[in-house]
Amino acid sequence: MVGGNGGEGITSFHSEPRKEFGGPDGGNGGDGGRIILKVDRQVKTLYPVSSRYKGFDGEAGSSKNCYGANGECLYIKIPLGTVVKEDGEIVADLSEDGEEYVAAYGGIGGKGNRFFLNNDNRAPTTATPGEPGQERVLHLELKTMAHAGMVGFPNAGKSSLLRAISNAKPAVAAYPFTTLNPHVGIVKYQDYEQIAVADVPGIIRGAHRNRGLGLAFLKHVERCRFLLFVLDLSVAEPWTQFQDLKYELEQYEEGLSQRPHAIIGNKIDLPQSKSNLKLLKEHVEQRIIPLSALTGDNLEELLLHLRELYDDYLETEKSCKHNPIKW
Ligand SMILES: Nc1nc2c(ncn2[C@@H]2O[C@H](COP(=O)(O)OP(=O)(O)OP(=O)(O)O)[C@@H](O)[C@H]2O)c(=O)[nH]1
Ligand SMILES: [Mg+2]
Repeated sequence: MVGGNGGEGITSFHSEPRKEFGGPDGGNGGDGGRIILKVDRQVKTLYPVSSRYKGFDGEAGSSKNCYGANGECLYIKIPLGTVVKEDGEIVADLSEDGEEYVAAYGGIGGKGNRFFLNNDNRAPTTATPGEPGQERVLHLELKTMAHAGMVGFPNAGKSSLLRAISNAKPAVAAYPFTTLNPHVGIVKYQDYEQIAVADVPGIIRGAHRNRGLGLAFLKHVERCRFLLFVLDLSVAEPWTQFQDLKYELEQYEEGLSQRPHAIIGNKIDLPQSKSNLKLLKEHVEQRIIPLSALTGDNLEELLLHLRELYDDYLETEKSCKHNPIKW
């Protein structure tokens, strides 16, 4: 990243036949524009970010003490959760929408003749050139929370499921909001591939308006590449859970509920669950994976599907790398 150069102050040196334009009254050059990294929630990857940027230069000053215009700021949109490193050190961790970080300052504009005007020198012939913009090499990384994020109402069995499929040991209890902070567990496959799954606090209606653990929870979901909707099949009309969860995600961020996902019907071991599953299938057209985090029933189907989601994600990443969007 190179900030814009400062504009030139103007010189009073004017050889014939050039028209005098500076004289003792030349204005300062404008400062070079800054390059600013700005978090935009709509931006999901770092691929659109180019490898080199040059800020806008400031304009030269002109006669009649007219200052040159400052170079405009160059904004680079980056995704939420971008970490900026310089020489291996973290210099910024951008986790708020709209947050800004100055990646390079522009050079200071040169001083025009007017600047050097004083009682002893009524017709200064001095002016200084603009300074070059700041030059920095920054490394941008997207801090992903986990590959998969579990989304479900409190008590749906998210933590139990994470315990069942990974090495993580989050607390499990028969009351809502047992989980207050996200836990990330690693699911290991025989070919040594590892998938990170996050168990995030339970969502409730109105979460997008910050009810319950609301926004803090939704922020975690946003940092996951794909989602696992965990529904409690032992509760009547489980499809309303799915609708409500999707609604909350969508209210928080348009398109969030459309991320690649799997739908899990948990607690299939309980008496009402089988009939509820049948009804759920009538209301939701997508594939549903019924299982029991408690007894371990049908966990294999989930593990296979999780792997498919992960492999698809890797494919998409690869194709994005080959076709980066140029700004
Ligand atoms: N019968 C049965 N009970 C389950 C199953 N999965 C979880 N439970 C029980 O449901 C209750 C809630 O489980 P948790 O894993 O703590 O639920 P959670 O979704 O993490 O809840 P929060 O952290 O509050 O959002 C516990 O009493 C679990 O033992 C299951 O498959 N079958
Ligand atoms: Mg929990």
